[in-house]
Parts: sequence; structure tokens; C-alpha cells
Amino acid sequence: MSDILTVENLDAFYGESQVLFDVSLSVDENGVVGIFGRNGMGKTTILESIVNRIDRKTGTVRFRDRDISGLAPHEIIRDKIAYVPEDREIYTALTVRENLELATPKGLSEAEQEERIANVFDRFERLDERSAQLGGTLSGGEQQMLAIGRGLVTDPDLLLLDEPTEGLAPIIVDEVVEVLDDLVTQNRAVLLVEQNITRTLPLIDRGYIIESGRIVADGDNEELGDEELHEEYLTV
Ligand SMILES: Nc1ncnc2c1ncn2[C@@H]1O[C@H](COP(=O)(O)OP(=O)(O)OP(=O)(O)O)[C@@H](O)[C@H]1O
Repeated sequence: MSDILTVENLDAFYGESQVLFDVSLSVDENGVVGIFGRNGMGKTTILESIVNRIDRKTGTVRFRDRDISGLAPHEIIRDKIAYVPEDREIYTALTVRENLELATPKGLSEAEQEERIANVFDRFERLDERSAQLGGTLSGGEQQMLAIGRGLVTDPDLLLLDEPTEGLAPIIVDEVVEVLDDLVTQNRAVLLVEQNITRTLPLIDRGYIIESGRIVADGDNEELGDEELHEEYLTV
């Protein structure tokens, strides 16, 4: 199967300090790929490099056959990549519906925009019930759903998700995992960054483990289920 995303020999820096070293990875069309690692290992920086939100990087990022390494973040998003960052970046003073409206691409007819939003409400009943509620008053799990919903209204071919289960109570993690499980059965590719390998490993087809900015292991979800790998690279 062909790749939707190919990252080759990526190095990334914050100022003088290098945080990614020769990272190469790929996501196949409709594939679900995970990147796992402890805090501060460089997972977010990989996603930020893909959407070019990083000051200094070298290496190549290709979306399908196109080199997108030099594109501005908004051009990358227009290229049908949605990025759901770790801090969710929802508008706390706007309602759920307004958050979704703002994320819907310009240039669609009103009917098309409405359809995109209706699709999100169909998928996330909790958001539908709270459509007039302010973003800042949602629970952590609901905010995560809204952040994912904001990605989905762009109808992306590739969804980049940064730690969607982070900071959520176990019962809410269950709900978010259910949402992700549903998402990954659709015709779109997902690149998921997580510390929580136990809960999210069943969702992925393939994955990578990162340690101090370097990929140290990769494999299918059975191979990445190895306890020794978890001990060495993931247990805190
Ligand atoms: N804006 C920044 N300026 C300087 N250093 C940074 C910046 N952002 C991240 N770093 C550093 O880069 C390294 C990788 O951080 P990154 O956020 O990519 O890790 P992570 O694996 O996503 O961890 P976390 O789960 O904590 O977000 C860390 O050492 C971090 O301190």
C-alpha cells in the first residue's frame, strides 16, 4: 500500500538545542500509526515538524508525492491534514457550535458547512447536546472531542492527534478511546502520539517508540506489545 505521509531523516531544534535526531517514519493510506514515548522525548515535536510549526528542522516531509517541508502551516492544513494539538486549542469563550463553524473551511457553501457540522454532532452526541455551551465550560473529555471535531470538519485525509487521552480520568479515557476506535474505522489515516500505550495500542496497525528524540523501536501492534520494550522505554 502507498504512503500518505513519509518523514525522512528529520532533525529538529529549539534554538541551539536539538530534540529530534534522524527520525524517519511513514503512515500508509488509511493506516493508523502510533508514536509512543515518555514525557519530553520529542513526540509533539514530530507532529509540529510535520505541520511546520517548528523554527528549525532539516529532513523531508512528504504528503503523498508532494514535499510539504517548506509549506506554511495553513497551506498544509488545506492539503487535508488536520492537527489536533495536545493543548486542544479550542476557543473557550465561544460555544461548541461556534468552535466548529470557525474550523470549517472557507469556500464551502452554507449547506456544505452545515453538513460537516451535522456529521460531527452525529458522531459526538455529547457535543450535540452541548452545542450552545461555551468551550471553556466543557469537561476535559468533551474538550478533547470538540478538538477532534474541529479537525474532522475539515474532512482531512490524515489526522494528527497529540495525546488525546492525556490528563483524563480513566472513565473518560474509555470514552475517548471509543471515539478513536470509531474514527479509525473510517477511510482516513491517523498518526497518534501517546504515552498511554496500554489503552491505545489496540487501535493502531503499526507504531514507533521514541526515546530522547530517536526512534528506538518499530513494529505492528503485536510487536509493540512486548513487555520488555514497555519496561525499557515507556514505564515511568
Ligand atoms: N518551545 C520549546 N523550546 C525549547 N525546548 C522545547 C520547546 N518545546 C519542547 N522543548 C523540549 O524538546 C523536547 C521534546 O519535547 P516534546 O514536547 O516534543 O516531547 P513529548 O514527547 O511530546 O513530551 P510531552 O508529552 O511532555 O509533550 C523536551 O526536552 C522539551 O523540553
